[in-house]
Amino acid sequence: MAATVVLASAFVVWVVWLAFKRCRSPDSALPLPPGPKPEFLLGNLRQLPVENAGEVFREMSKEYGDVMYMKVPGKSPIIILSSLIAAQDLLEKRSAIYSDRPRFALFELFGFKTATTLLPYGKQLMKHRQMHNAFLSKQTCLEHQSMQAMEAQNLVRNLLGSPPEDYEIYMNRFAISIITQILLGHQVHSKDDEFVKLSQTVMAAVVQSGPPGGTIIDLLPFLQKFPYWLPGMQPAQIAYHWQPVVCHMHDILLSTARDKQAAGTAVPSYVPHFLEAMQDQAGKLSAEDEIDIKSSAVAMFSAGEVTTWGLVSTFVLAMLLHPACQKQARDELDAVLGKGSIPTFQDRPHLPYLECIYEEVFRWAPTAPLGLPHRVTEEDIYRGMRIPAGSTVIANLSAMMHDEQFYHQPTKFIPERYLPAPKGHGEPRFVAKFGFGRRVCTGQYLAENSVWIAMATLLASCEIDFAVDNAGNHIIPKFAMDHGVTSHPKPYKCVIRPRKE
Ligand code: HEM
Repeated sequence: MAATVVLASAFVVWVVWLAFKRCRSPDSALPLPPGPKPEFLLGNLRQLPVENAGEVFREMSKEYGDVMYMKVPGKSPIIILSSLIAAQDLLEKRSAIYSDRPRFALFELFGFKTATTLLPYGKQLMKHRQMHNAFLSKQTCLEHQSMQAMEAQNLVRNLLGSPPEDYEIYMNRFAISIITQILLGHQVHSKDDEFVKLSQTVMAAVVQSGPPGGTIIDLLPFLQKFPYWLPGMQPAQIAYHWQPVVCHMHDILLSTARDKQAAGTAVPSYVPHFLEAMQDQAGKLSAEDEIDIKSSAVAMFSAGEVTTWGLVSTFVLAMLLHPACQKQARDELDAVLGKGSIPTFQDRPHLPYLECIYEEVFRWAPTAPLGLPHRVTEEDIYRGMRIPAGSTVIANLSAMMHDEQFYHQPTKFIPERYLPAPKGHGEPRFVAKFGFGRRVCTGQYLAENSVWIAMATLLASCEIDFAVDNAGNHIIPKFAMDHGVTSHPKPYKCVIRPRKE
């Protein structure tokens, strides 16, 4: 009898508690954000774009609005933000709950589980970000400027001394050499450099494995436990095959630093610094610290290289397709610096038109069109809509950068748009090129300086011109981007030659 009373009371308490909880969160009755109608069993699976997702989502947002909802059965909801204001409201003003990352099952299989970019929000992420900040803060980046300027001059020398088919190699090398100097004090001198080769191999494998976060393994992570030879498991096969190379990429950063330390040739740089700073009195490094040094360094390497390379290549394409802009920027450089001078970072505030080109290259063809997805850890309400806990939140930077409300003819390359009237349209610089809130890019100051000095040095020293076909006609490339982990111009032909006197 007593037991029945206890059970009945417990039941009543439970019912009351549930009712109380419902009363406390009446918002669960609120509508979800609008989105395309889900299909039976598949949800929105077939509406998720596999190519050029930024533009496809932008088109969809015209119908469903700047906060859009999609759902694939068995997966967390996806919220796509297409306006700067919505992204700032959520990812910045409410960053306490919007700073986690969703799982990237395939990248984990590759061996990137502890890379800064993919870490969940928490202590380990904070540690990585602090480590990055010690070498990449705005202030510390001033110390890297002379190295970046030297790399920009090397870039020009390499481009002028090589056939057009090698241009991309040297733009890539420019980006890698800057990162390896910060990580290890290692300057890239040849095409056969181990870091260049590693980076190219790993990138090719990642691209080959399918759309980032959108492969069958990401959609159905339990498939990781299935044999990889089964039909449809190709992404897992690729990741598994390249796992040792990714592992080597982590190890080589540490072993190179240790070798240099042993030989007394280590120069002040990221990996040697943390190897020393984190070891105990007996010279030992904890397993945890070792993982953090390796994986924060690999994150810098992989996040910093393709993005910077992509932007330099986009700049060259933009100058090729817009010779009048190229000329105007060069005239400005000549007027401010005098012809034949090499620009320095001190010249930057005096080159407003070049600044417009810099802004427009980022906006015109975003290198990270969807940024990196965030994850919201608690249920939230925004503009009367319910954002479920655990949703993946995608900031569609491409849609924001091409928002017709702020940018007229948004897909056109028009650097003047930022100049005040009457010369321009007084359009705003896009402030979220590097993402949002507590997950904002840790390499933004380094990247800004790399891209700017590459642009300024190239314009001051070279002319970027159309290649010609056998009949002597200009080959005019179409503007088109490849969309992989990041976006990169599709291969295009051009000729880079020294400036005419
Ligand atoms: C022009 C080049 C670059 C662009 C456009 C770019 C853009 C971005 C964007 C949009 C994000 C996502 C931010 C978010 O989640 O809201 C990001 C994250 C990140 N970037 Fe960059 N980035 C560039 C260069 C670099 C460089 C040079 C480094 C390092 C040397 C770097 C390291 C990182 C890291 C580690 C993250 C992840 C931060 C985290 O998850 O907390 N990036 N970047």
